[in-house]
Amino acid sequence: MTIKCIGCECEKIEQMIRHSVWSSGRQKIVIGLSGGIDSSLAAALCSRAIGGENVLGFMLPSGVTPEEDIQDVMELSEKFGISYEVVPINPVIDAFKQLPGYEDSPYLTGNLMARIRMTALYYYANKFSALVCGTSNKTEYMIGYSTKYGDDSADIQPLLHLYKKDVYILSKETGVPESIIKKAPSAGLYPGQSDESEIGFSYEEIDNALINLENSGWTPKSETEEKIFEKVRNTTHKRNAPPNLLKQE
Ligand SMILES: Nc1ncnc2c1ncn2[C@@H]1O[C@H](COP(=O)(O)OP(=O)(O)OC[C@H]2O[C@@H]([n+]3cccc(C(=O)O)c3)[C@H](O)[C@@H]2O)[C@@H](O)[C@H]1O
Ligand SMILES: Nc1ncnc2c1ncn2[C@@H]1O[C@H](COP(=O)(O)OP(=O)(O)OP(=O)(O)O)[C@@H](O)[C@H]1O
Ligand SMILES: [Mg+2]
Repeated sequence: MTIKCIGCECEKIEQMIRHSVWSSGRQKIVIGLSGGIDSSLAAALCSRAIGGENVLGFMLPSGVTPEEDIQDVMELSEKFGISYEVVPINPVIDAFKQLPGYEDSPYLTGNLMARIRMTALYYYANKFSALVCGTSNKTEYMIGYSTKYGDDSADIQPLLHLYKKDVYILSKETGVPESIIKKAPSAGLYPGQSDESEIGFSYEEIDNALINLENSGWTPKSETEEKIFEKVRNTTHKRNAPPNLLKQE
């Protein structure tokens, strides 16, 4: 999708958020705030849609969360009138370390952290009669760069149709603080993690490859497109319901 009118795009997303909350019979939204651009834009749009006082932001730091990210969450929340809380998840991670056979690798503990955060957000949604807002964008959704049943799980996904480049455009439009916009995207699951180094391509390369692939009916025309297409194929299971026989009953 190409954004033709930035203001209209924001309004369209805000309407979807308002409608989802209204039709759920709930009044509030719970969102995980990492200090990164995706959650900041999603929170800003939620605040514009239903009022900051109805948006409950949770910064859920682990031992590897940089202090600047907490500062950025505070700045964002104050700017958009979002109520926020900082709830460390270390005690929960430590409890999991008691599991027999626990192996503390960045990959295993990283995915565990993402699922602990999801569980905490659903706990707060139950408690405050709210919906959980997801922050996934089309770029990470298509290449499966997320933890299954972790950060990919939510009740509403206002950014799912936006490529990462569009996330930047709307973030500038809505007034997401500059320190957040300038930061290198990171899943923050282990020290020094960077999305672009882990994936092996810049977001610009991934967006371009995905757009070309969609336009060409998923026929790769370069080595980059070949590799991105492989990521899309290998993560199909993340975008579909689990294999089942329901339709054959
Ligand atoms: N064909 C198949 N059909 C059905 N299910 C299949 C499957 N293949 C794997 N699975 C299941 O999926 C699991 C693997 O998926 P998953 O657990 O997600 O793990 P995986 O995709 O291997 O790792 C997640 C990646 O996303 C990154 N991440 C995570 C969270 C946030 C962000 C961020 O940008 O902020 C990035 C993280 O750094 C890591 O590189 C397997 O253990 C298995 O349970
Ligand atoms: N420390 C954290 N506290 C609360 N939620 C978190 C935390 N870390 C990650 N999350 C949740 O997981 C989501 C996925 O992380 P991801 O890194 O893809 O997005 P982001 O941090 O918002 O943006 P960026 O791409 O700039 O890093 C976040 O948007 C947020 O909702
Ligand atoms: Mg991040």
